[in-house]
Amino acid sequence: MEPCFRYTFKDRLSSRYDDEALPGVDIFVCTADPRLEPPAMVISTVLSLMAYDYPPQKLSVYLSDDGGSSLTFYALLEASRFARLWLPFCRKLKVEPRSPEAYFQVTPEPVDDPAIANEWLTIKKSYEDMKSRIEIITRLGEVPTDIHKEHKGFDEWDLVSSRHDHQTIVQVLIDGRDPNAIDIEGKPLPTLVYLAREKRPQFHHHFKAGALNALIRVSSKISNAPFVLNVDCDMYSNNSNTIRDALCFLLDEENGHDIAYEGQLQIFLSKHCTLLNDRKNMPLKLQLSYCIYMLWAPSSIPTLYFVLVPSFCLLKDISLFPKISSIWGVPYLYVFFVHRVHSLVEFVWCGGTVRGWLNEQRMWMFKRTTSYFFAVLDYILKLCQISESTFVITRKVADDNVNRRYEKDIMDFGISSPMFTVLATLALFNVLCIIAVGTKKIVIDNDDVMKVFDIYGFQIVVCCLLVFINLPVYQAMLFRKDSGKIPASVTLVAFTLAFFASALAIY
Ligand SMILES: O=c1ccn([C@@H]2O[C@H](COP(=O)(O)OP(=O)(O)O[C@H]3O[C@H](CO)[C@@H](O)[C@H](O)[C@H]3O)[C@@H](O)[C@H]2O)c(=O)[nH]1
Ligand SMILES: [Mn+2]
Repeated sequence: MEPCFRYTFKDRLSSRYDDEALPGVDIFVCTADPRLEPPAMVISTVLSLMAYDYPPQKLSVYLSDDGGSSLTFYALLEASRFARLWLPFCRKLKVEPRSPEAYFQVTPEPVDDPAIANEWLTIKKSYEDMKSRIEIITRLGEVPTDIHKEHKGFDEWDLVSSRHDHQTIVQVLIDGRDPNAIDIEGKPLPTLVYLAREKRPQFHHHFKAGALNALIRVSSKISNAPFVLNVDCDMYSNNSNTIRDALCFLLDEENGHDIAYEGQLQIFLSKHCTLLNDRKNMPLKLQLSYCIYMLWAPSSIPTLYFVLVPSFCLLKDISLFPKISSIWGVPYLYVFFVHRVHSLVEFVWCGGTVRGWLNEQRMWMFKRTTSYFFAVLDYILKLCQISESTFVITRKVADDNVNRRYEKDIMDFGISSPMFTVLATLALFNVLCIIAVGTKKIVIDNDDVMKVFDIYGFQIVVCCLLVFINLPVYQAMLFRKDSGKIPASVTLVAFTLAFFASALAIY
């Protein structure tokens, strides 16, 4: 692979387009549940987007709330007020990143200039006060009446029967066209809109895709910008220049029209497969590049094969690969070795570490044997109309211990999940296999070590590699005491399953 590096010239963008000539940008933020996605976190994301280095009169931020929660609306109302302080502060101190939560977590108090230090502390305090007000009210679970009176928007919730059954709620909290919508320095503020789209139990809401459709419709009536940026509520902007960077590509007169969007795609196992459909609209090369996403989930099957079958056959005395001493072993060795070395070199070349690469290999395997495998099962169940796919929103709050472990590259398990049961069972099965084979062949049958290795060498290597890859899993099952370890109940089930599987193979 030949990586291709592109650089932007933002100064040229500014000299070609003055503030008035720059195109509008509508930013869509999606949130869906005030318990799993705390409103205080959501508005830090919103504030980081409002603070993009881009003319505010050209910027509109829309928050879609699928939780239809007055708590989230309240938090956004607080954010609309705090933005009046935060935006000038970001400009003045060239703040990065512009999510107040992230910024105050990583930046120490400036000490050089007492006036700046003072301002810094005032803003920090005002942020923390706002955050704690939001957290208190979120914990309370409802907006107190005195706050209710502060904005007519809260009246909308008098008509809401549940989050699955309510009218559309659109509230423009900051109207960019309003001359009074200014920050404390008198500069205009970006438009800020709250949206809880209409939901009725008899109509499917189509999760985030449904939310995006509603956002497109609502924004087209308010700002109707030619460019749209979508972020999840936990994905704050970590670079205030991103919009200008992206526009350097999208406004490029030669290639700009060929770029539709940038970012991450999800097309798992979809019936909208680019190879089967859309064949006419897409060049073959592009279809093939998208295909990799569709192969993610099915790739779990061959991976599971490699994780299970060589070890099983080893227990059953079935040799799968050529003998080590045979010339036919060379292609196997070559493919495996060159492929991995290539990946390692590329990883290190792009600035990674060997340890980082190893972890990446681990995650590569863990994802394939668990989440991708479950995706395949889910798809099959859906095909057979046994179950409907659902979407479980991921929890965005992590406690300090989890964060600390993350910083140290320690894997976190902690909960009982069927994924961890699969992971632990496979890991234990491989280690039991090594022990059983060693005991049986060397100790009981008293076979010649060299001969055993010659016949089963490749299988033994695969098995040992799997044990090596699984080291963090054994550690999490047996040696860890922290809250990120694999729960004892999971270990017990996994051990029973692995034990029966290997016993089955032996007898
Ligand atoms: O009914 C819903 C469900 C989810 N969301 C939002 O969708 C986003 C993604 O949900 P999350 O639970 O965080 O899923 P992830 O697996 O972390 O998200 C990845 O996968 C999603 C779907 O495959 C993509 O949409 C995301 O961009 C991508 O980060 C979040 O902002 C949610 O608030 C909604 O707006 N409405
Ligand atoms: Mn997410």
